[in-house]
Amino acid sequence: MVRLIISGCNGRMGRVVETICSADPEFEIVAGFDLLGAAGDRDFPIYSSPSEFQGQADVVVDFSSPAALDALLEFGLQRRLPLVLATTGYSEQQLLDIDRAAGAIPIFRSANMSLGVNVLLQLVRSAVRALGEGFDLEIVERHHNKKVDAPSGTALMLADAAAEALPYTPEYVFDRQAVRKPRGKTEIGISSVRGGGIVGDHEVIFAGRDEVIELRHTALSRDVFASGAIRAAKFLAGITAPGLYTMSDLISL
Ligand SMILES: NC(=O)C1=CN([C@@H]2O[C@H](COP(=O)(O)OP(=O)(O)OC[C@H]3O[C@@H](n4cnc5c(N)ncnc54)[C@H](O)[C@@H]3O)[C@@H](O)[C@H]2O)C=CC1
Ligand SMILES: O=C(O)C1=N[C@H](C(=O)O)C[C@H](O)C1
Repeated sequence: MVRLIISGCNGRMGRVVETICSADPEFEIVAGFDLLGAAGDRDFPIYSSPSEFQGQADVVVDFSSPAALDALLEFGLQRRLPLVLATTGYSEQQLLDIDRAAGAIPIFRSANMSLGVNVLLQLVRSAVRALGEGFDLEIVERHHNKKVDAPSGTALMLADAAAEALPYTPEYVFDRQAVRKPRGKTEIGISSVRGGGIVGDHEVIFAGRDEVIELRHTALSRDVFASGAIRAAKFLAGITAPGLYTMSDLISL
């Protein structure tokens, strides 16, 4: 039995994690953390701050906000508790804080917990290696109108995967409106679309002079993200070694 805490439990993702885990006999949800505190009729206690939780747990799954990170890391470090961090929009300093904490406790972090996007990352690396430098790389991400961070964490992860495979360090360009000049050869353009209920859509475009290749992942429901995070929670609950774990520790590509 894995005793789980859901951080961000009142949000869109927190509620999907709750639904899936409630039906899984391997999980017991022992608490939720959420800035909003208790909301509606839930089967577990909800705390607005991790420090209020006095019970026992095996792992925390976090889909909340970068603003929750400090308290969450402090909680994990004090309790020696593994953390699955699925939140996006962290600052550079926060990413360093996560790296440092992973020296003491197991932390699993991925901006996208779906199997499909993690396969897409591999495809992007392969395409970059195969196509060489003659193709312009553009990433378009599309999400629902409630998403607050842009570009998406996944778009940045896809750009980083391409950068790893390129023979030069690319420049990420988020805004073409500010400058009037032709596209540079070492750019990776990243564009964000926000509208309606789009769950999550990422398109990587390789535009050559005479041909274009497009690789695309579309999430049809939030279950794909929740299921990946739950799988990560099961994995992490069985791990004692500190470290920063990612989807590549879970799936063989
Ligand atoms: N890694 C992945 O696969 C995925 C990541 N995400 C990310 O997860 C995060 C949450 O997404 P949604 O559930 O759609 O957002 P949401 O806005 O529906 O839910 C966030 C919840 O966190 C709570 N919260 C906000 N600040 C907090 C704080 N300081 N302490 C505790 N709780 C706090 C809010 O009250 C809210 O209930 C976002 O960063 C999103 O980009 C979303 C989907 C998939
Ligand atoms: O906020 C979301 O909804 C999502 N956020 C993640 C991101 O920023 O990449 C992952 C997913 O696409 C949904």
